[in-house]
Amino acid sequence: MISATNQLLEELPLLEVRNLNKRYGKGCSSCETPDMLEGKDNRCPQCGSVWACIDVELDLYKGEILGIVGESGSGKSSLVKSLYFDDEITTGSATISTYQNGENNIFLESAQQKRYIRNHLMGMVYQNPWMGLKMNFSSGGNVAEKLIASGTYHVGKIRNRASELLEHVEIPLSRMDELPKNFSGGMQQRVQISKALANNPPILLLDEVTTGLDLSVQARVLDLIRKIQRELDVAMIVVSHDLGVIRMLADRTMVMRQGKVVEQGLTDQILEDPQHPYTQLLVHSLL
Ligand SMILES: Nc1ncnc2c1ncn2[C@@H]1O[C@H](COP(=O)(O)OP(=O)(O)OP(=O)(O)O)[C@@H](O)[C@H]1O
Repeated sequence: MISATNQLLEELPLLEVRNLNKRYGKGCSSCETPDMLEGKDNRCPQCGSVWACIDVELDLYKGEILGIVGESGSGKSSLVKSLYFDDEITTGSATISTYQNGENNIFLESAQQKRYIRNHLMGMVYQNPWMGLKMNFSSGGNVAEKLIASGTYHVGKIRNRASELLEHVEIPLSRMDELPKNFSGGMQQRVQISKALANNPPILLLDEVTTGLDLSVQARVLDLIRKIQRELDVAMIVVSHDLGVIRMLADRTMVMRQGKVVEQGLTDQILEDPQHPYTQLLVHSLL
Protein backbone atom coordinates (compact mmCIF):
# COMPACT_ATOMS: atom_id res chain seq x y z
CA MET A 1 0.00 0.00 0.00
CA ILE A 2 1.30 3.49 -0.83
CA SER A 3 1.97 5.45 2.36
CA ALA A 4 0.22 8.79 2.90
CA THR A 5 3.57 10.60 2.55
CA ASN A 6 4.35 8.87 -0.74
CA GLN A 7 0.91 9.69 -2.04
CA LEU A 8 1.40 13.34 -1.10
CA LEU A 9 4.80 13.36 -2.82
CA GLU A 10 3.17 11.96 -5.99
CA GLU A 11 0.72 14.85 -6.03
CA LEU A 12 3.25 17.57 -5.30
CA PRO A 13 5.15 18.99 -8.24
CA LEU A 14 8.52 17.32 -8.65
CA LEU A 15 10.01 20.65 -9.69
CA GLU A 16 8.68 24.05 -8.68
CA VAL A 17 10.15 27.19 -10.19
CA ARG A 18 9.17 30.56 -8.80
CA ASN A 19 9.88 34.11 -9.97
CA LEU A 20 12.87 33.14 -12.03
CA ASN A 21 14.61 36.14 -13.54
CA LYS A 22 17.67 35.97 -15.74
CA ARG A 23 19.45 39.00 -17.10
CA TYR A 24 22.36 38.86 -19.51
CA GLY A 25 24.56 41.91 -19.14
CA LYS A 26 25.39 44.16 -16.20
CA GLY A 27 22.22 46.21 -16.34
CA CYS A 28 22.02 49.96 -15.73
CA SER A 29 19.77 52.45 -13.97
CA SER A 30 17.18 51.98 -16.77
CA CYS A 31 16.88 48.19 -16.42
CA GLU A 32 17.68 47.20 -12.84
CA THR A 33 14.41 45.27 -12.69
CA PRO A 34 12.52 43.80 -15.67
CA ASP A 35 9.41 45.90 -15.05
CA MET A 36 11.47 49.02 -15.81
CA LEU A 37 11.40 47.90 -19.47
CA GLU A 38 7.61 47.56 -19.45
CA GLY A 39 6.04 48.44 -22.77
CA LYS A 40 9.27 47.88 -24.68
CA ASP A 41 10.94 44.59 -25.56
CA ASN A 42 13.19 42.83 -23.07
CA ARG A 43 16.42 44.46 -24.28
CA CYS A 44 17.53 47.62 -22.52
CA PRO A 45 17.89 50.45 -25.07
CA GLN A 46 20.47 52.15 -22.82
CA CYS A 47 22.97 49.38 -22.02
CA GLY A 48 21.91 46.45 -24.26
CA SER A 49 21.34 44.05 -21.36
CA VAL A 50 18.59 41.48 -21.93
CA TRP A 51 16.07 40.16 -19.42
CA ALA A 52 15.92 36.66 -20.97
CA CYS A 53 13.54 35.25 -18.32
CA ILE A 54 11.06 37.43 -16.46
CA ASP A 55 9.17 36.11 -13.43
CA VAL A 56 8.95 32.61 -14.87
CA GLU A 57 6.91 30.18 -12.77
CA LEU A 58 6.44 26.52 -13.57
CA ASP A 59 5.45 23.24 -11.96
CA LEU A 60 6.64 19.94 -13.37
CA TYR A 61 4.92 16.75 -12.18
CA LYS A 62 6.38 13.25 -12.02
CA GLY A 63 6.38 11.49 -15.38
CA GLU A 64 4.84 14.31 -17.43
CA ILE A 65 6.19 16.17 -20.44
CA LEU A 66 6.01 19.94 -20.23
CA GLY A 67 6.57 21.70 -23.53
CA ILE A 68 8.04 25.18 -23.77
CA VAL A 69 7.42 26.91 -27.06
CA GLY A 70 8.19 30.38 -28.38
CA GLU A 71 10.02 32.16 -31.17
CA SER A 72 13.79 32.49 -31.27
CA GLY A 73 15.01 34.73 -28.44
CA SER A 74 11.94 34.22 -26.24
CA GLY A 75 14.04 32.82 -23.37
CA LYS A 76 13.37 29.08 -23.64
CA SER A 77 17.00 27.97 -23.67
CA SER A 78 17.96 30.48 -20.97
CA LEU A 79 15.31 28.90 -18.75
CA VAL A 80 16.54 25.30 -19.11
CA LYS A 81 20.19 26.33 -18.99
CA SER A 82 19.45 28.15 -15.74
CA LEU A 83 17.74 25.06 -14.32
CA TYR A 84 20.75 22.92 -15.22
CA PHE A 85 23.12 25.55 -13.71
CA ASP A 86 24.81 26.19 -17.08
CA ASP A 87 23.86 29.84 -16.68
CA GLU A 88 23.61 31.68 -13.39
CA ILE A 89 20.20 33.14 -12.63
CA THR A 90 19.71 36.71 -11.47
CA THR A 91 16.94 36.01 -8.91
CA GLY A 92 14.38 33.31 -8.21
CA SER A 93 13.95 29.87 -6.73
CA ALA A 94 13.53 26.25 -7.73
CA THR A 95 12.87 23.27 -5.50
CA ILE A 96 12.81 19.54 -6.21
CA SER A 97 10.43 17.53 -4.02
CA THR A 98 12.84 14.57 -3.76
CA TYR A 99 15.78 16.80 -2.78
CA GLN A 100 15.99 17.98 0.84
CA ASN A 101 12.21 17.49 1.17
CA GLY A 102 11.70 20.22 -1.40
CA GLU A 103 12.80 22.81 1.12
CA ASN A 104 16.04 24.12 -0.42
CA ASN A 105 16.27 26.61 -3.25
CA ILE A 106 18.62 24.68 -5.56
CA PHE A 107 20.04 27.93 -6.99
CA LEU A 108 21.45 28.76 -3.55
CA GLU A 109 23.13 25.39 -3.02
CA SER A 110 26.92 24.94 -2.95
CA ALA A 111 28.83 24.02 -6.11
CA GLN A 112 29.19 20.47 -4.75
CA GLN A 113 25.43 20.10 -4.20
CA LYS A 114 24.73 21.55 -7.64
CA ARG A 115 27.05 18.89 -9.11
CA TYR A 116 25.08 16.26 -7.18
CA ILE A 117 21.80 17.59 -8.62
CA ARG A 118 23.24 17.63 -12.16
CA ASN A 119 24.55 14.08 -11.79
CA HIS A 120 21.65 12.44 -10.00
CA LEU A 121 18.46 14.45 -10.37
CA MET A 122 18.63 16.00 -13.83
CA GLY A 123 19.78 15.09 -17.28
CA MET A 124 20.26 17.56 -20.12
CA VAL A 125 20.16 17.03 -23.87
CA TYR A 126 21.38 19.98 -25.94
CA GLN A 127 20.49 20.99 -29.48
CA ASN A 128 24.18 20.84 -30.32
CA PRO A 129 25.58 17.37 -29.51
CA TRP A 130 29.05 18.92 -29.12
CA MET A 131 27.74 20.58 -25.94
CA GLY A 132 26.55 17.32 -24.39
CA LEU A 133 29.10 14.78 -25.63
CA LYS A 134 32.85 14.47 -25.46
CA MET A 135 33.51 13.71 -29.11
CA ASN A 136 36.94 12.22 -28.43
CA PHE A 137 35.46 9.66 -25.98
CA SER A 138 33.68 6.54 -27.26
CA SER A 139 29.88 6.41 -26.93
CA GLY A 140 30.25 3.95 -24.07
CA GLY A 141 32.91 6.23 -22.55
CA ASN A 142 30.48 9.16 -22.61
CA VAL A 143 27.93 7.19 -20.60
CA ALA A 144 30.70 5.91 -18.31
CA GLU A 145 31.81 9.47 -17.57
CA LYS A 146 28.41 10.25 -16.10
CA LEU A 147 28.35 7.01 -14.08
CA ILE A 148 31.83 7.66 -12.67
CA ALA A 149 30.79 11.20 -11.73
CA SER A 150 28.04 9.70 -9.60
CA GLY A 151 30.41 7.29 -7.81
CA THR A 152 30.18 4.06 -9.84
CA TYR A 153 33.72 2.78 -10.39
CA HIS A 154 33.26 -0.94 -11.04
CA VAL A 155 34.34 -1.46 -14.67
CA GLY A 156 32.00 -4.41 -15.27
CA LYS A 157 29.01 -2.56 -13.85
CA ILE A 158 29.81 0.54 -15.91
CA ARG A 159 30.10 -1.49 -19.13
CA ASN A 160 26.82 -3.32 -18.43
CA ARG A 161 24.93 -0.14 -17.67
CA ALA A 162 26.39 1.64 -20.73
CA SER A 163 25.37 -1.29 -22.97
CA GLU A 164 21.89 -1.32 -21.47
CA LEU A 165 21.44 2.41 -22.04
CA LEU A 166 22.83 2.43 -25.57
CA GLU A 167 20.61 -0.50 -26.45
CA HIS A 168 17.64 1.41 -25.06
CA VAL A 169 18.32 4.28 -27.47
CA GLU A 170 18.88 1.85 -30.33
CA ILE A 171 22.63 2.31 -30.79
CA PRO A 172 24.06 -1.05 -31.94
CA LEU A 173 26.40 -2.42 -29.29
CA SER A 174 28.95 -3.08 -32.02
CA ARG A 175 29.36 0.74 -32.17
CA MET A 176 29.74 1.28 -28.43
CA ASP A 177 33.49 1.82 -28.74
CA GLU A 178 33.26 4.25 -31.64
CA LEU A 179 33.61 8.02 -31.28
CA PRO A 180 30.26 9.83 -31.56
CA LYS A 181 31.85 12.40 -33.87
CA ASN A 182 31.67 9.70 -36.57
CA PHE A 183 27.93 9.21 -35.99
CA SER A 184 25.02 10.83 -37.80
CA GLY A 185 23.16 13.72 -36.13
CA GLY A 186 20.27 11.49 -35.05
CA MET A 187 22.63 8.91 -33.54
CA GLN A 188 24.54 11.62 -31.69
CA GLN A 189 21.27 12.82 -30.16
CA ARG A 190 20.46 9.26 -29.11
CA VAL A 191 23.87 8.88 -27.44
CA GLN A 192 23.28 12.21 -25.68
CA ILE A 193 19.93 10.92 -24.42
CA SER A 194 21.50 7.71 -23.09
CA LYS A 195 24.20 9.73 -21.32
CA ALA A 196 21.62 12.05 -19.78
CA LEU A 197 19.69 9.03 -18.48
CA ALA A 198 22.77 7.25 -17.08
CA ASN A 199 21.93 7.78 -13.41
CA ASN A 200 18.15 7.46 -13.75
CA PRO A 201 17.40 11.13 -13.10
CA PRO A 202 13.73 11.90 -12.41
CA ILE A 203 13.99 15.06 -14.56
CA LEU A 204 15.20 15.33 -18.14
CA LEU A 205 15.69 18.68 -19.91
CA LEU A 206 15.67 18.64 -23.72
CA ASP A 207 16.61 21.80 -25.59
CA GLU A 208 15.63 21.81 -29.30
CA VAL A 209 16.91 18.25 -29.65
CA THR A 210 15.41 17.61 -33.08
CA THR A 211 16.12 21.01 -34.64
CA GLY A 212 18.27 20.66 -37.75
CA LEU A 213 17.62 16.93 -38.21
CA ASP A 214 15.98 15.49 -41.33
CA LEU A 215 12.26 14.87 -40.87
CA SER A 216 12.54 11.05 -40.77
CA VAL A 217 15.44 11.23 -38.29
CA GLN A 218 13.47 13.77 -36.26
CA ALA A 219 10.49 11.40 -36.10
CA ARG A 220 12.71 8.60 -34.79
CA VAL A 221 14.15 10.78 -32.02
CA LEU A 222 10.65 11.98 -31.06
CA ASP A 223 9.44 8.37 -30.90
CA LEU A 224 12.38 7.53 -28.68
CA ILE A 225 11.59 10.40 -26.32
CA ARG A 226 8.00 9.18 -26.02
CA LYS A 227 9.15 5.61 -25.43
CA ILE A 228 11.52 6.74 -22.67
CA GLN A 229 8.82 8.75 -20.97
CA ARG A 230 6.45 5.78 -21.07
CA GLU A 231 8.95 3.20 -19.93
CA LEU A 232 11.03 5.16 -17.42
CA ASP A 233 8.35 7.53 -16.15
CA VAL A 234 10.79 10.42 -16.24
CA ALA A 235 9.47 14.00 -16.14
CA MET A 236 10.67 16.09 -19.06
CA ILE A 237 10.86 19.72 -20.06
CA VAL A 238 10.94 19.84 -23.85
CA VAL A 239 11.96 23.15 -25.41
CA SER A 240 11.14 23.77 -29.05
CA HIS A 241 10.30 26.65 -31.36
CA ASP A 242 8.28 24.08 -33.33
CA LEU A 243 4.72 23.72 -32.12
CA GLY A 244 4.49 20.47 -34.16
CA VAL A 245 7.13 18.89 -31.90
CA ILE A 246 5.36 20.18 -28.81
CA ARG A 247 2.02 18.84 -30.07
CA MET A 248 3.57 15.41 -30.53
CA LEU A 249 5.21 15.24 -27.12
CA ALA A 250 3.86 17.55 -24.48
CA ASP A 251 1.02 16.91 -22.01
CA ARG A 252 1.09 20.55 -20.95
CA THR A 253 2.57 23.55 -22.71
CA MET A 254 3.98 26.89 -21.71
CA VAL A 255 4.26 29.66 -24.30
CA MET A 256 7.08 32.18 -23.88
CA ARG A 257 7.57 35.54 -25.51
CA GLN A 258 10.27 38.12 -24.77
CA GLY A 259 11.22 36.34 -21.55
CA LYS A 260 7.69 36.03 -20.18
CA VAL A 261 5.26 33.13 -19.94
CA VAL A 262 2.25 34.45 -21.88
CA GLU A 263 0.08 31.34 -21.68
CA GLN A 264 0.11 27.86 -20.25
CA GLY A 265 -2.26 24.90 -20.06
CA LEU A 266 -3.00 21.48 -21.47
CA THR A 267 -1.41 21.17 -24.90
CA ASP A 268 -4.72 20.20 -26.55
CA GLN A 269 -6.44 23.17 -24.98
CA ILE A 270 -3.74 25.57 -26.13
CA LEU A 271 -3.86 24.19 -29.66
CA GLU A 272 -7.64 24.21 -29.89
CA ASP A 273 -8.39 27.43 -28.09
CA PRO A 274 -5.33 29.67 -27.77
CA GLN A 275 -6.08 32.74 -25.66
CA HIS A 276 -3.08 35.02 -26.11
CA PRO A 277 -2.74 36.75 -29.52
CA TYR A 278 0.86 35.52 -29.77
CA THR A 279 -0.21 31.89 -29.17
CA GLN A 280 -3.01 32.36 -31.72
CA LEU A 281 -0.37 33.44 -34.24
CA LEU A 282 1.80 30.40 -33.46
CA VAL A 283 -1.14 28.00 -33.68
CA HIS A 284 -2.42 29.48 -36.93
CA SER A 285 1.02 29.25 -38.50
CA LEU A 286 0.99 25.51 -37.69
CA LEU A 287 -2.33 24.93 -39.48
N1 LIG B 1 25.14 34.35 -23.41
C1 LIG B 1 24.33 35.35 -23.72
N2 LIG B 1 24.74 36.63 -23.63
C2 LIG B 1 23.91 37.66 -23.93
N3 LIG B 1 22.63 37.52 -24.31
C3 LIG B 1 22.16 36.26 -24.40
C4 LIG B 1 22.98 35.11 -24.12
N4 LIG B 1 22.22 34.00 -24.31
C5 LIG B 1 21.01 34.43 -24.70
N5 LIG B 1 20.97 35.79 -24.75
C6 LIG B 1 19.80 36.61 -25.10
O1 LIG B 1 18.71 36.22 -24.26
C7 LIG B 1 17.50 36.20 -24.99
C8 LIG B 1 16.87 34.83 -24.88
O2 LIG B 1 17.70 33.89 -25.57
P1 LIG B 1 17.42 32.33 -25.55
O3 LIG B 1 18.55 31.65 -26.26
O4 LIG B 1 17.09 31.90 -24.20
O5 LIG B 1 16.11 32.26 -26.45
P2 LIG B 1 15.42 31.02 -27.11
O6 LIG B 1 13.97 31.23 -26.98
O7 LIG B 1 15.98 29.76 -26.58
O8 LIG B 1 15.83 31.20 -28.63
P3 LIG B 1 16.71 30.23 -29.56
O9 LIG B 1 15.83 29.07 -29.85
O10 LIG B 1 17.00 31.06 -30.76
O11 LIG B 1 17.93 29.88 -28.76
C9 LIG B 1 17.85 36.60 -26.43
O12 LIG B 1 17.60 37.98 -26.58
C10 LIG B 1 19.33 36.33 -26.52
O13 LIG B 1 19.95 37.19 -27.44
